[in-house]
Amino acid sequence: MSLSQDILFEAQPYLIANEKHPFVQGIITGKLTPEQLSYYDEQDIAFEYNEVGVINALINYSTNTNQALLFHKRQDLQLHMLHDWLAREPESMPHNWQTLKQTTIQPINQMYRQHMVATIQTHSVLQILPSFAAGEWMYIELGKWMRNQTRVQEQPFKDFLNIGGGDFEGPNGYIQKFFDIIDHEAESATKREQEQAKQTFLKSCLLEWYFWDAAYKQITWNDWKDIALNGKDNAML
Ligand SMILES: Cc1ncc(C[n+]2csc(CCO)c2C)c(N)n1
Repeated sequence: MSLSQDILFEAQPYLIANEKHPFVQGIITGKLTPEQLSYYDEQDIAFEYNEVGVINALINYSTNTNQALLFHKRQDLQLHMLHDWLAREPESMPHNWQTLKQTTIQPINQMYRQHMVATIQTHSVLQILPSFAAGEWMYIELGKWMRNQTRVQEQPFKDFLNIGGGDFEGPNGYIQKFFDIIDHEAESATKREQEQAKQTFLKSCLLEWYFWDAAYKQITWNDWKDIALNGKDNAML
């Protein structure tokens, strides 16, 4: 079994847990509040900016030119997606490059971002790529699953997680290419390095669930502070 097959086998329960999360269910039923949606929007765009740094590292530590070109192409797509995203819904949510840089990164987002950037110091594509590829894989799989669900046809729910196809899915999509790279790099890695790469992928899958959860509950540092300093009920965390 290749490392990517092993990883995907172990990632299945995480996929199912993500499918079951009330935020993901809320996308299907259209039952998310504007506050839950805008928390997600703001935190996620900041999350994707963090990915720009991770993709830069992948370009930097590529082990051959084809890898570097692939990651470079992915980076181009990332920056164009972010550009389009910033241009969307400017009245309801005034976000631009500047306000985005000042956005407070809330607890789970911070944990997930740091989990990803912490891999950069390994200087190893095998360690960095799974941290990033997991989120993309999760969204693509959720998108595929969504296509079999009877879902609300109103915006913004209609197009939420409606990613699939295009550049990401299928034998020539980014996800497959990322798994091919992971398997290629695994060939010259030790068992321990392979295990580390797998655990990094699974940790990202787990943090995907917590990212939905944080948006569903709109968890902020203020909630953390209230609980620690004012003894508020911590059941919500
Ligand atoms: C929590 C969270 N995890 C992963 C991604 C990354 N992501 C998922 S799908 C996709 C490409 C198509 O939009 C990207 C970059 C995200 N945005 N938010």
